[in-house]
Amino acid sequence: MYMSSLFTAEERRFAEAVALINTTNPFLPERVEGERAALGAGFVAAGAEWNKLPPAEASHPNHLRLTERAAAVLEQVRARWPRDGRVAKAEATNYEELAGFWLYQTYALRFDAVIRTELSENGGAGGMRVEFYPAFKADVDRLLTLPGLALLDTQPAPHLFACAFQIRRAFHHIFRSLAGGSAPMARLRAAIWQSVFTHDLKRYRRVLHTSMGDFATLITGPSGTGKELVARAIALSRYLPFDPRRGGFTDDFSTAAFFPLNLSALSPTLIESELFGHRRGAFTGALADREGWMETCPAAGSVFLDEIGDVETGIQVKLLRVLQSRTFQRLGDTETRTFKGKIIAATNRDLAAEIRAGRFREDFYYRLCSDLIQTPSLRDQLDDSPDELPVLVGYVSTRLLGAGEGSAFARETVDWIGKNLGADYAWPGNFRELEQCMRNLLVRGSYRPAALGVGAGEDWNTLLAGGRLTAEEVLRRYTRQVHAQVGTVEETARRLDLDRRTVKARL
Ligand SMILES: Nc1ncnc2c1ncn2[C@@H]1O[C@H](COP(=O)(O)OP(=O)(O)OP(=O)(O)O)[C@@H](O)[C@H]1O
Repeated sequence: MYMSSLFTAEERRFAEAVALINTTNPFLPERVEGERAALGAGFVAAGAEWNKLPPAEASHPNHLRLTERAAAVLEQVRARWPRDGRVAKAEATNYEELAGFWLYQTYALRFDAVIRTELSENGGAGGMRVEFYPAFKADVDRLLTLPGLALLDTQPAPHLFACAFQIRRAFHHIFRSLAGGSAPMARLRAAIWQSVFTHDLKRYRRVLHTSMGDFATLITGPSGTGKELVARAIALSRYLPFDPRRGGFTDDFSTAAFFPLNLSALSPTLIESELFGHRRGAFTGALADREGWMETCPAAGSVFLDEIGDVETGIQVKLLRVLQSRTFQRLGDTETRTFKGKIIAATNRDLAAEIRAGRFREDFYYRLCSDLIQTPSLRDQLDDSPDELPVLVGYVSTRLLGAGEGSAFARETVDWIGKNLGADYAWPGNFRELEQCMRNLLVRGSYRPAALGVGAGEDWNTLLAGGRLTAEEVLRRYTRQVHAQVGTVEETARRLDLDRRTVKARL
């Protein structure tokens, strides 16, 4: 018989609640409920909303309380630990979960400092020494070197360190680069988190951390809703192994890991050359051999294919090959090369319709969509939570003007929008339009919402009847009006019988 008195009933309840917290998506309300369950009467409600995080420099009082309690329980349980290691598996697992939680919380703020320094001073150049690894390793040895534990889920210290660092980076990139606290935005953050760690963090830590690059991610959503930000957040949150001998992470973790390419802006030859590289003489102007991004991108990096719905079928076939076998060739070359990174793609097109119309290959679509993320429109966010407007305006305002001046300008902006556009304004250009509106207000003191075809106080019909618009203005306004109605560049182009580039230019 195994001993079963390692934990008191109260300690076991606490450990089980912490185990749930460890695996709950931090961007879902369940996470805070887990904290409430673990702390009981000690839970601090203020500032514990699931869609808000404390500033980087501080931990929420609940986290501090949970960490303190975890330390105390770990201490007690270790004192009772049997020398022969005969411990019931469930109890050993509870102990490991508590230890994992304590380690993560204890080092979280130090990881945050590394992220800030690395991003601001080093531009993410990687290889930076992390001075506190020896302390982390000593804590891992102290907590997890117990008879009977090695048989369980216990993982080596460098891997635990790498996972904790990855979780902090994911927090940083997912939370801080995307503004907004509405339920649709919270769902988006939760979906990004899942895209990075899957829904099962334990399995991820055991095996999947090295193979997430094999899963392509497809981001869909209307124009201006932050699809590129989502792609960047996923790319910059990937697993980076820690090398204990060097005392640093093996790869870059900032800009160098993200290779974006807008497929609608380039000709097919240029796209191929940018992605796959070329051999000298492969086409006019190919003066020297060139490495493409598929080749440059390291294993921990991601190539972002923006506007994937616009790419012609010949390139779709080549990309399909990359997704299926990770192989490609430079233009004009026969040598087969290997892609090591991850593919992230985005589009605002309706790909199902594109497949029906024969413009998008079905086999390519199915390789792309193993992980699908949808970005919500600004209107959906405001419908869910009208109080979001001041929050988002405040975010943009601070970025434009800094904290002090920014808050005054934010108030003026919210007032102006209320009076001139109204609470129901559709925001057809989404977040990008909000940014544009605010820049206009800053420079000119007013904003003309082009998509409606009217400026504040002006009526499109009056302008037309009075013959006050140039032909180009009529076309531009009409294009924007149709775009506001149909939502995508492609559909607008179809309705107006124009090519996409002309529509884009008018928008
Ligand atoms: N949730 C958000 N938080 C902060 N900024 C945002 C958010 N959503 C969009 N933005 C900003 O709006 C602008 C457009 O974002 P982005 O280019 O990522 O959109 P997109 O969906 O990729 O658009 P498109 O389909 O036209 O390429 C950028 O300046 C971006 O920083």
